[in-house]
Amino acid sequence: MSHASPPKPAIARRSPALSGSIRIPGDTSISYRSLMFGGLAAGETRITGLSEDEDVVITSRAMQAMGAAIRKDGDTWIINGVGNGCLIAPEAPLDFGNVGAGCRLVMGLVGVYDFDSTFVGDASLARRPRGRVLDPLRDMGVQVRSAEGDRLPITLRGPRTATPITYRVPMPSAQVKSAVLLAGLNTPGITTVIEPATTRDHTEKMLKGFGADLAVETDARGGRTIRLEGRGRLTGQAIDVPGDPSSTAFPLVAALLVPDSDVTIVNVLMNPTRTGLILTLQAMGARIEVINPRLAGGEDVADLRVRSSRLKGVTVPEERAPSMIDEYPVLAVAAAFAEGTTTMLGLDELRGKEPDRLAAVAAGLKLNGVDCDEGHSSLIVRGRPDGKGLGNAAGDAVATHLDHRIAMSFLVMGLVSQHPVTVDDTTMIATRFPSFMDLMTGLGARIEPIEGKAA
Ligand SMILES: O=C(O)C1=C[C@@H](OP(=O)(O)O)[C@@H](O)[C@H](O)C1
Ligand SMILES: C=C(OP(=O)(O)O)C(=O)O
Repeated sequence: MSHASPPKPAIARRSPALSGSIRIPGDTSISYRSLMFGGLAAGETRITGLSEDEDVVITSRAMQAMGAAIRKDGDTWIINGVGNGCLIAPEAPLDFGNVGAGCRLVMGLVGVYDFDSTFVGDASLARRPRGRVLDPLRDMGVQVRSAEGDRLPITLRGPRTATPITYRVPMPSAQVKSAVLLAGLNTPGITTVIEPATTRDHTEKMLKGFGADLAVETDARGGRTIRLEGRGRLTGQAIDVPGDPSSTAFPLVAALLVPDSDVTIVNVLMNPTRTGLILTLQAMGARIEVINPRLAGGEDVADLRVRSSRLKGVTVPEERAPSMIDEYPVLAVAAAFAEGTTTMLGLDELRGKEPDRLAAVAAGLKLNGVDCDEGHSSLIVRGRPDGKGLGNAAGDAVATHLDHRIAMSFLVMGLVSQHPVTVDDTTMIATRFPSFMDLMTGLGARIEPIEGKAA
């Protein structure tokens, strides 16, 4: 796989107790939606707590290329949006780097406009087919020109007037749901999206906050129907972005696993569509105390006190997958140190990530001595609470495939395994979760770059 910059391997070693209080950067899903909706809405949007990783830099560049004015004043991002329906044609291709979700959402947002928009990305992004988003856009009248098999680079051109559709999302995917709804914003009439299971609901909640005419109905089996009236007025908002629960997962699991640890993580988003990992870890016996639960800007938020715990294996049901989809790699690491067997079901969606995350996790576990079985859509991990024999004494590196969550999960593993754990690259941690290394080492984690070694 080609790299924009040379890979930077790193090693994690058994660490002393982790302690301290940390604040995690803003939730990335809410961050890039804040920029998109702020860039689209008429008037001023002010955002605090925005994550400043690649997701956000890339999304803000894309929105600027389509007419939004975005600047930063101290800690506040100030956006003057174009008004719904008034994006302008980007002059150059929109480069989404390593950010799959931002790419899919912006395809929905601008794809229905009556001009060309071109999307490019890094090697990891270019490998995955975009059909799941392009199919409903085609139904709305969008013309698609792409590399073979719906791969990047892709150019979209909307019709003069897009057709509203009723779309039943074939898989639980917040990205696909959101892309169709965003396309519906510039489509006359009602766009309806039916999702089989509830996925993260930030698009619906936030669009309502910006003034969209949007209604949600939940059925008895947890599926939902969302109706959006297109071409309505969106008005700028004030948004305070809470801490990212998916980023929280790494110090949280590290604190559970490293003996005698006591770590507090403040201001974490606790939206119920995002808390599957915490539920699962609590069922495994994790001591996670939810302190000062509160409502902030329409979202549930809390502080978490995490103390090292003896974990027991559990079965994680398929229905929980959408609320913890990005957390399976680090859950698999927790399971490697739990007593007994952990069975994770319904993991089909992990195969559609950049890269196939189920295969990447299973390969990393095996390389580090973990007894596990990779099924087509399941992962079974038999844990070793004492960490004996786990890790890789020879220094063989986990293949991260440009995936920041694979890299961070295995670095967490190395903090407790008998032998160190090496990962072949951390460059994408530096762009996707830039404060990870400092936060972790500040708590006492022994993670170091390996200078001068090509993985
Ligand atoms: O909507 C979003 O912001 C996201 C949705 C999820 O993807 P899927 O919709 O493919 O499950 C998640 O994995 C991704 O990191 C962010
Ligand atoms: C899958 C993820 O993001 P993306 O799709 O944006 O690469 C993620 O953040 O775990």
